[in-house]
Amino acid sequence: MGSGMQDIEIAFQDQLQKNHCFGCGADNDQGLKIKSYWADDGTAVCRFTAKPHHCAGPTRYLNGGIMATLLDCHSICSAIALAYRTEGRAISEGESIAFVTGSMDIAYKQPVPIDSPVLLKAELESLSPRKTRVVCRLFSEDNLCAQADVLAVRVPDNW
Ligand SMILES: CCCCCCCC(=O)SCCNC(=O)CCNC(=O)[C@H](O)C(C)(C)COP(=O)(O)OP(=O)(O)OC[C@H]1O[C@@H](n2cnc3c(N)ncnc32)[C@H](O)[C@@H]1OP(=O)(O)O
Repeated sequence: MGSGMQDIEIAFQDQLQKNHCFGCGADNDQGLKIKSYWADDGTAVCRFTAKPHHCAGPTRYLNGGIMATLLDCHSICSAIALAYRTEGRAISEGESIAFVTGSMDIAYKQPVPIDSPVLLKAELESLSPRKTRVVCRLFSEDNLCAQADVLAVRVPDNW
């Protein structure tokens, strides 16, 4: 982020219209409501603090499905943000851009303590106008705990 008032950041999700997604929808009151932002190095980042009921079998660890949702939603929202940026538009300015998850491969490398915030870091590569590859890493206390390889596919905005 550069300097200046115009750079005050608004999360990608708070710029998207009518999104009821469980993981990333600002319009889903029972959802996780993740918030994603550009980082200085061109990656997109998201910080999330779990609630106790997001646990795995042992209550001290984060549930793997919740981790998958975090990785998925942060990746797809970041792919959408990249597409707007590539087209030189602010998010939701003009014709809306939608992407969905075509595929996602996850490696769960270490259990995630539920009581520490997690950091998600997404690296994006536009493969074609319709396809974006996202490598998204989930860290807890600087430890790489999971990694996802996501194919985001552009769909019509009425998907
Ligand atoms: C607003 C924020 C929303 C956030 C959402 C959060 C993430 C989500 O939960 S989305 C919900 C989960 N995802 C879904 O339900 C998707 C269901 N699948 C679909 O709708 C379709 O299969 C869809 C859209 C992925 C692709 O359909 P279609 O448009 O017919 O694809 P098609 O033209 O065959 O493929 C487009 C390209 O993607 C590739 N592709 C599509 N699916 C895959 C896949 N699973 N694996 C690899 N490549 C794929 C194709 O090979 C093709 O590549 P190329 O252009 O190089 O030939």
